[in-house]
Amino acid sequence: MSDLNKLTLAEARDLLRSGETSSVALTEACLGAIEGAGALNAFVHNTPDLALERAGAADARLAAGNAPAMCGLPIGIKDLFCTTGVASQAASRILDGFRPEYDSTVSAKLRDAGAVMLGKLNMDEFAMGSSNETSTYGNAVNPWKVDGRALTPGGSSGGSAAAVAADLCLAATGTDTGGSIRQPAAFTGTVGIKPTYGRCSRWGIVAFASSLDQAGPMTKTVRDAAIMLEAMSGHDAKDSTSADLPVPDFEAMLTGDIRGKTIGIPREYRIEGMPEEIAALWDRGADMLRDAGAKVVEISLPHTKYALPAYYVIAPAEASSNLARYDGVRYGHRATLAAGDGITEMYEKTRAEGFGPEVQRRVMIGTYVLSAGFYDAYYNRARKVRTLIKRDFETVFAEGVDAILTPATPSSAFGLGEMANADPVQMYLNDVFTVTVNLAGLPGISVPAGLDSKGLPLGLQLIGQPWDEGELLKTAHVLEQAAGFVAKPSKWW
Ligand SMILES: NC(=O)C[C@H](N)C(=O)O
Repeated sequence: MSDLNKLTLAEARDLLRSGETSSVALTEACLGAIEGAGALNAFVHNTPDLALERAGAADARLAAGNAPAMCGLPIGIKDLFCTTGVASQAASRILDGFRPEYDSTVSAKLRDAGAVMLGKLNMDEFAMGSSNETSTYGNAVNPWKVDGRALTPGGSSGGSAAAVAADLCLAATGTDTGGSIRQPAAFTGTVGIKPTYGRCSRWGIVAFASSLDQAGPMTKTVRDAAIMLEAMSGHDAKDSTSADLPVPDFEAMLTGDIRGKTIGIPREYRIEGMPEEIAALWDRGADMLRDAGAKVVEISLPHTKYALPAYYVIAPAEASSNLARYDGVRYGHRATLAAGDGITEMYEKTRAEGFGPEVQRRVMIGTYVLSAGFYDAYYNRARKVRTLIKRDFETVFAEGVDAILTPATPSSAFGLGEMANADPVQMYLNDVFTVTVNLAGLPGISVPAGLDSKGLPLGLQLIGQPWDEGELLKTAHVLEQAAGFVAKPSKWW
């Protein structure tokens, strides 16, 4: 069978179970696709030998009839996840040469579920960015193109999104601190879910902002997101914020029946300057859910406008503290020193060379907002705003809203280079619809819902109640089926 790399996880799983294909064949198809896609710069560390070895082992398990949930399915792993013996650099020069001696809990869970890792995926440095342009490997490129213009796949999980959209792998892991799964999913016509904070263990994932970071799957369909999220989820004693809750069978919850659900449309998300096409898509999404039997109501989340500023205080504050460990001593890059240089020069030179400009900017902002004279004015105030944002959501959920529908992004994919040199706040504005979800710790999913007038994918976001990923996926599945998004980028790479 040709084009095995184009299958969804669910399709490939069924073919593996019925013996119509093998994991080795699937893996070879993906490795071939990766080899031909250098122009996308999505995979940055390839592990073909390891992949074929694991695929062979998966085939043996399938033949023996004891195959776990994702047995034999080839996937990509974001460079932020530690993977034993395989470069895990967070797309940063400072982690040059770092090969962990352990797997992150999520990558270990996926391996235990039988998934086959093809290699590591490009991203923004330390997950800081919305375009992939802060990566030390150079940016990944969106497989979608208009008028010959190279577009961003979004960020920070842009390599994951590009790889899934271009069928280089069946699915990939991402992480989302302020939108890093959902925005690239929206820009590439793929599905991305950020689970409730605490659903997936953060252990072994390079930390950016620990109170916001969450891992999640990036897939071709909502069904695949359900399959992969289940494999990634679960309590982990090594992460004190990981929730000790049962993980439901998410796929079994995709019943297609959302009759009687209440969907909220938050007034405050109708921001000034929202492109007409995005507003129209949002309205169409609401109609689709209404037609499926849901009740659609307007709601208010009054503190929404403070979310971006609060995020861009809290995330850099936590980053400045997390990134203090990269000091040139323990692992990774160390600058070459001049005669007479002492420990201070070693730190300064190493960090100046090892971190890119966006990471340095955030470390400086973070250090500033945490400093004695400014702590109350910035960091403490942002934390209070965060509580108010969380309460906004709690209030509407208590009033009977089951899920909230919003656009995923304020635009479709933009051109590479278009925003990189502009005022950094322009780039931060990409996160306007996504950061509230991280600040409140809620699950959110982006579903491909249509094309804009340029022919580029647009996503709609559904936000759910905490620990309610099953119901959220059910609603997202209905939206996906109603939107009927089947477009694929035409191959130019
Ligand atoms: N990490 C993320 O979720 C991306 C967000 N745009 C940021 O730069 O912080």
